Amino acid sequence: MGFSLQVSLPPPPPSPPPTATNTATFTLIRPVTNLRFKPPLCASTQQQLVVSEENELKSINGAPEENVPLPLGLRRESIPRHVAVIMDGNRRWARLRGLPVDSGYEAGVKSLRTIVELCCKWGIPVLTVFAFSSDNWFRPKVSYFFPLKTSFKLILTDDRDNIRISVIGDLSKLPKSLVELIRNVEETTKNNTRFQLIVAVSYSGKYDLVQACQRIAMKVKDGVIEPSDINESLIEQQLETNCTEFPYPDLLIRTSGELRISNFLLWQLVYTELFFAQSLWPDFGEAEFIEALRSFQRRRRSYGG
Ligand SMILES: CC(C)=CCC/C(C)=C/CC/C(C)=C/COP(=O)(O)OP(=O)(O)O
Repeated sequence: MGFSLQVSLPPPPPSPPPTATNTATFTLIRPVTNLRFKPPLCASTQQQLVVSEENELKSINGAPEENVPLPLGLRRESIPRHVAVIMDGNRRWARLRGLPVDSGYEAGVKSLRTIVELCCKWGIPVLTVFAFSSDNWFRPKVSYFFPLKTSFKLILTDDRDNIRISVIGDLSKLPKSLVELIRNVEETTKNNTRFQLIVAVSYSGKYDLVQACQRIAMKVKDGVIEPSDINESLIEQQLETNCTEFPYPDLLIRTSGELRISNFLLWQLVYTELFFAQSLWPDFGEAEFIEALRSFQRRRRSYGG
């Protein structure tokens, strides 16, 4: 399948040669990173860890660009590992300018590219974006599929960027050509480790829980498990966010002043910090992202405790 590669990120820095310290750090931190239910690191929990978040991130991705200083006021040790975004306000942005709706989506994709580049630069390993809610199927399809397909083509990265793209959602409802494009993107980027972009398409939190229940019911029906085996861990494993090592976002950003979750990652947002920005998504850039991260780093997270 032919498509143009539009994003050009700076190449990742070469991995430093292993040192005694690095080796020791790796050995120490693996148990922490392998625990899927370990709460994400934050200001309130980092003191409990044996090693710093900075070292942990290095071992996971080899990614944070150590030579790139973080913006003033941001601390590397509590940079979120997973940020989720509801990119709201694209159509309003276009209407305000008297432009066609597609211009709003095009501008929205540019914002997404900016945020992807910043995540790579600042060492945020996972970003999940809500690109199309399954609740939006009633919207006119003609005005939606064009931007969705174009968006994928625009966001495709040069393989040297080492970015993995995963798609979650009910693809059975999408046109065949879009599904082929998505599968191709996932396949060609699946071994990339620097950063993971998860795109939620035809997705909703309720859909994800229903499909997880169906999978579990099949296991019971096939005699693989007993109903009493069903627990939180098993459910988490069946959710579509199982495609990432960090299924629970640390921070959710929603733009355009709307104060709702709108059926996004319902299970996964259980202890996520929420940030609501006034900007419409196409206006959400570096300054706004820094503000969201600063707000996140000021929070004291309790995880229900
Ligand atoms: C890689 C990929 C597929 C990227 C998608 C990029 C992108 C900007 C998607 C828009 C997602 C969306 C439905 C936003 C809601 O705003 P809205 O459009 O409903 O606008 P409104 O809130 O002003 O009505």
